[in-house]
Parts: sequence; structure tokens; C-alpha cells
Amino acid sequence: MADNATQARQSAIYLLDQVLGEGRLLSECLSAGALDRLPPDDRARAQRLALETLRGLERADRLLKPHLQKAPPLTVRNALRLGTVELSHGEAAHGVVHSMVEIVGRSRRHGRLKGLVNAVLRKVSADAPAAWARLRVPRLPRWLRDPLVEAWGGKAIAAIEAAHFAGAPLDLTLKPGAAAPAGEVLPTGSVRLRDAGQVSALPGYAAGDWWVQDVAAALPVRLLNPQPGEKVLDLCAAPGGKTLQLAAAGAHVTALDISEARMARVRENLARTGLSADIVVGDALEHQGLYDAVLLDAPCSATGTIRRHPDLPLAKDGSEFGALIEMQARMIAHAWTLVKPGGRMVFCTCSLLPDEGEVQVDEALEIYPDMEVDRAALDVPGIEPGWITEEGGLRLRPDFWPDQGGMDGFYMACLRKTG
Ligand SMILES: C[S@@+](CC[C@H](N)C(=O)[O-])C[C@H]1O[C@@H](n2cnc3c(N)ncnc32)[C@H](O)[C@@H]1O
Repeated sequence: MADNATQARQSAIYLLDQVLGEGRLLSECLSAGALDRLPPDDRARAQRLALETLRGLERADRLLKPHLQKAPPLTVRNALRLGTVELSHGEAAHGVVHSMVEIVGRSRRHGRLKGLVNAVLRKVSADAPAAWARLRVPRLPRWLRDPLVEAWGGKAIAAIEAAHFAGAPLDLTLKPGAAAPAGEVLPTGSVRLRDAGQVSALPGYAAGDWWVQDVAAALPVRLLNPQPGEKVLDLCAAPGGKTLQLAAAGAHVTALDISEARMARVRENLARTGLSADIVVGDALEHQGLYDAVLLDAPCSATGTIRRHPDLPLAKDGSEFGALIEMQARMIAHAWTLVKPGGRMVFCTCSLLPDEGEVQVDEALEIYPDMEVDRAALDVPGIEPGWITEEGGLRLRPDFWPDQGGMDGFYMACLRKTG
């Protein structure tokens, strides 16, 4: 029976195989129960190891290259990558090498390669942390890097890649009047914790005083500025961070999402925080009604969340961008019919691609004569003038606030119905 550390490493290698071999996202693997057999500590460890390896994949491959004449099978390569990352982070060579040799040695198909794993990792361990530190910050794959360089310039993309490599702190949104665990209060009001550990063990979690939400993701509702008693529709609501903000402001909220499984998370979050919303499982494109305000957090490439999800650029290839962009335009068209005259809609996406943000709003303004951008909605504490875009939206990027630990990439704009 392998020890706990080896079991966590084996599970991390399984996750890497799924992302790099099958193109699956870590979130999909986890919700399909990939780590359910492990005790909670090992589950957290396996997940952390997989995330660290994906973040540092380019560096690991560069350190391994001189020691490999040809690429070994993917799962062995992933064991070597994980071992290299752990050695580079200062983990003791004995434990890492022993574990990886044991894992590969147990494999019926690849057991004969355990000698290779032993030899290569011993060579890597000779100067791993120093050699690792000399390598460049890992880059995004070309299919994503190229359009982003075109949009924001090479310097900005290098800074965004540095933010991706650094990972993300934990941000909390507070229920009005509630206390938060000790942390840094950011200019827009979110509370930031570094090295937070297990979220459910933090003070105030069980009481529902706060919820986890990146500082950037907390801003669309600030722009919408829901008022007590207003009828507000949250069109793509799950897992519900923005639903909670709307409900906490006293609005009468309808939260809709197409995914029953993801909606279960909204229900859990509402129950924990003691907030309420009407829940609808359905297609945003078919929903009917008339609302004072609509929040459209449309499905998108999620390229703004790579700090937290380094698997995304490695599992995907951009082939779904076109369909997403088309879907967003259809959602804007339908959501606009649900806004009362004089009402407002915030459109937002956690994307770094202008086609999923600025361009959508530019095009919508041309199509709908009764739509205008509400620039006054951007008058929110902490919003910096440099983030405001030409058409009157807000562009947020992971390289903003570098000294405070960055933020997710996001786009948002508040659209007012004039007629
Ligand atoms: C960006 S996430 C929403 C995040 C959420 N607003 C929050 O703050 O926690 C996009 C959501 O859109 C949902 N979705 C995708 N297509 C949809 C559709 N046609 N109708 C309704 N929801 C849809 C997905 O299930 C997903 O939960």
C-alpha cells in the first residue's frame, strides 16, 4: 500500500493525464469524482500538485529536455514533470524520486521505465531550484497568445503571464454589515487573504458572513447597483457569487441557469448565507418576463481566470471561441427584451478577448437604437480611470494591481434602455 504522499502524487498524475491527454478541464475531472476516494488532505494535496505542475509545465519540460532522448509515454512524462516541479520547489529529492519510481514501477504498461524515471529525476535534482529560477516565465500557447498580443501588446501579455504564473490569492465578498477573517481590504471593498488554507475552516464561513469571489468578479453587480425591492434577473447564475450580491442588496432576485448540477451550488450558497432568490433551471434564451435590471454573465472562454485555472490553455485549443461569441450575441439580444424601458443590463464575461467584451458591446450599440452605455455606473469606489474603455465599459486584466496580487481578467458594461 502506497503512503499518502505517493497516493496524492499518483492522483495528481492522473489529473495531468486527463488535462494534457484527453483535453479535460480539472473542474470536470473533480466533479466527476476523480479524487473522491482520497481523504480530504490528500485530495487538496493532489489538486495543488496538479495545479503547480500545470503552471510550471513549460519550465519542467525545459529542465527535462536535456535528459530525455525521446519523449516517454504521456503518463511517465507527467510523473517526470510533477517530480521536476516538486524538486524545483525544494521538496526533498529522496521522497520525490522514491514516490515517482514506485508509481511508474507499479504500472503494468510502463513499469520497465522506472529506471529511466530514477535516473532522470536524480539528474534534475542536482540543481533543480536554481536551474528552475533561471528559466523564463511560462508563456501561453500560441493560439491564445497571438490574439492577446494583438489586443493588449507584448508587454502587457508578459505581465499577464507573470500573473498567471504567480497564481491567485483568495478574495471574499462580505454580506453587508458582516465581519471578515483578517485580511487586506481592497479599494473596491473585497477582502483578500493570502495563504488562506481550507476555506470552510475560516471564521464566518459556517455563519454565511461572506463568500469566495474574485475582486474582479465582484464588480459587475457594483455597476448594476441593485436597489432594495427591485426586480432583478441573474441570467447565467451558477455557482451564484453574483446572485448572493444581488440578494444581499435586498433585490427581488430571479436566478436562472441551464445546469441543474451547477444550480445545486447556488441553492447551497443561498442556504449557507441565509439569502433568498427564486431559482429557475432553464435556457436563458427562452426565459420570459420584464425586469428593472438584468445581469448577463454570459458563458465565455474564461480566459480571464487562468491564474486559478492553468489547465484551461493546456486542455483547450480555442476551437470553441466562435460558437461562444455567437452565443453571447444571441444572449444579449434576448436579454435586452427582458429589460423594462428605463431599466438597465450589465453584460460581463470573464474573458481577456475583446471579441467577448468590447466588440460585443460596440456591435450591440449599433443594432439596438434604444441601448446606450451608462458611464455613470462606473462611479464606484476603487475603479481606476485607466480601466475604463472607449465605449464606456470596464476592462480588467490579471496584471492590474500587481503589488496587491492581481485580479481576474473581466469585461463589463452597464447598458441603459432609453425607450
Ligand atoms: C460565467 S458562468 C456564470 C457565473 C455566475 N454568474 C457567478 O457569478 O457565479 C456562466 C454560466 O452560464 C450557464 N449557461 C450556459 N449556457 C446557458 C444558457 N443557454 N442558459 C442559461 N445558462 C447558461 C452555465 O451553466 C454557467 O453556469
